[in-house]
Amino acid sequence: NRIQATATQGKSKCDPPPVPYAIPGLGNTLQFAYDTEGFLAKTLKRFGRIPFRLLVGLEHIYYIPPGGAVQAMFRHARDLSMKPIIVVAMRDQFGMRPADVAVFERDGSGDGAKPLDGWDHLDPAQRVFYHQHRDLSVMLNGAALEGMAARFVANYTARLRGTGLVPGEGWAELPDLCAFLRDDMFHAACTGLLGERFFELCPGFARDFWDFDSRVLTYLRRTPRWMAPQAYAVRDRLLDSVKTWYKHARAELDYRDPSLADVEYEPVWGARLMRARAEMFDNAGFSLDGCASQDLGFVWAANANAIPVTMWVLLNVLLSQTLTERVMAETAECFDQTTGSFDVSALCNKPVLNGVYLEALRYCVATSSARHPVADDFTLCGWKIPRDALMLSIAWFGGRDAKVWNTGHILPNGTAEYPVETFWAERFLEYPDDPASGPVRKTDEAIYRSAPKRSMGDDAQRDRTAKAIGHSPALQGYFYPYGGGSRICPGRHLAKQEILVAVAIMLHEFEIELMDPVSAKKATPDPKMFPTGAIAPDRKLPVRIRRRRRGEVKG
Ligand code: HEM
Repeated sequence: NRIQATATQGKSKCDPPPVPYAIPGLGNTLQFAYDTEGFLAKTLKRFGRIPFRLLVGLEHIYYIPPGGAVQAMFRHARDLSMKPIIVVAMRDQFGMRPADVAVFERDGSGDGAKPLDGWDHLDPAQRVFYHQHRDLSVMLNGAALEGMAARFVANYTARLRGTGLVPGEGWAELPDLCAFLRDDMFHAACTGLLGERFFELCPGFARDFWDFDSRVLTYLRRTPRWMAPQAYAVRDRLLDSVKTWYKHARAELDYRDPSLADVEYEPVWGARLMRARAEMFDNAGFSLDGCASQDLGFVWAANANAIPVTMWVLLNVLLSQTLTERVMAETAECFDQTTGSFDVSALCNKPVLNGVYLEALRYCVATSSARHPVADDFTLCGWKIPRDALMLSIAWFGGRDAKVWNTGHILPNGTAEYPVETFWAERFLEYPDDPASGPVRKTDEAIYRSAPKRSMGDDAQRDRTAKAIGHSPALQGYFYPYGGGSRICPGRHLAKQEILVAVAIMLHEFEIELMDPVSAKKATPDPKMFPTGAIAPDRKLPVRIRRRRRGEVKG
């Protein structure tokens, strides 16, 4: 009742209510840091749709719940900044040194083309947020995006065809499907971004990268170096590797060379985006160490989410024989026998594969969107949020709001067929002949009580009538794995293409059998990794695998 009363007052500009805690000095710190998922789920249930305030360390965090509040946060881009959170990520996660952090600190001009009020005086070269934002939006879209996706297809196919882990003929046993997928995808994606010399220069990078990724919470909790020497040693090695690549690229090729202006990719710097970033970092005054922290951050953003999402798509396709056949059938239509490769844009329109991809995002993504008000009198849906305070929202909870999502038919015992905590490959698919289909829960409960209304016909025929619905007004504020507003993930189109292509290539190159399907079915996102982004399965997935003969799958 007290919360309800506060909510009403909220309409007249009230402070978001605090979340009670037992020990005054500690506030909500321990629960937030060590039981983030359980604690936030419980607190969201208690506070409903209103923002609430946590005391973590000595700072307040304003948690923004799914629904209208998140939508409002994404809409208010001009009044909200990501600067403080970027500084924290650069310093704590990517080991940026104080002199380079200062380059970020001195830029308060915002990320729009026009500097924020009072910031016209800043040297345009030092507008690092604006330049980064612009370069990422331009160079992860359009022709540059097409080139990156095509390179990924070529690189990933070549890696799988050349892998020594699966012999020419016959079955091989692999201890973990995720590791197999992860290593080649990472190699293919990084080569497409950083150029084909990268792994020659930095042979240990992939191994160190996933070790680093598994320790992200150690860095973000600001664990002292003496308590986690290995975690920091791994990070140091990664930063050294990126510096080695930088030094080599600088020595080999001048990024200002006018003949490179329209070249989307060359082997030394890799994608044009990497040259643009190097130039921008130099102009702004970052040191070589600073460049390395920035680009380690970029490589992490580009892989640490996309690859776990791919694991969930592939696992769930493999868990069902029918689904494997349906995905094989629709992807075969996108396979060009003459080039031996996939048509990426055709793949991106295939409903079943898209539906599984969207469900994987909903199911495993726990990315954070963080913003800070840049004005003194900022309000969000009537709630006062102080200047510079941290507003935080984690995509996971909107994706698991049982009031919003379709959970399938109601079983005779009264429970939902596919609760939000489970992976339902067809959740996002809308079939014209099935009113109970589609991702959004409909108000008329009777729809879910009656037997499925499906016309007869084979799966492939029926799938052609389906649509994968990733955007709908009812999902706004509940489905935001890529964040939202003007700071929405700039790599989302590339991510989708890589994920769909990787699954299609795996299925067409290999026959894969899960060796312990019972255990594989029980896999869940590893709770220890919450909320570090897309979360990989909590267990190893041993498989038997063998190459398909060329021409076995017809296009
Ligand atoms: C499934 C895969 C991915 C997910 C779930 C994801 C999610 C996100 C989210 C939630 C944000 C923050 C947005 C916000 O605050 O509202 C973000 C930012 C970012 N993402 Fe992604 N991302 C993915 C893949 C990628 C890829 C493939 C790239 C690059 C090739 C990329 C590059 C970035 C960058 C550079 C930022 C920071 C942008 C900025 O500073 O404004 N992401 N991503």
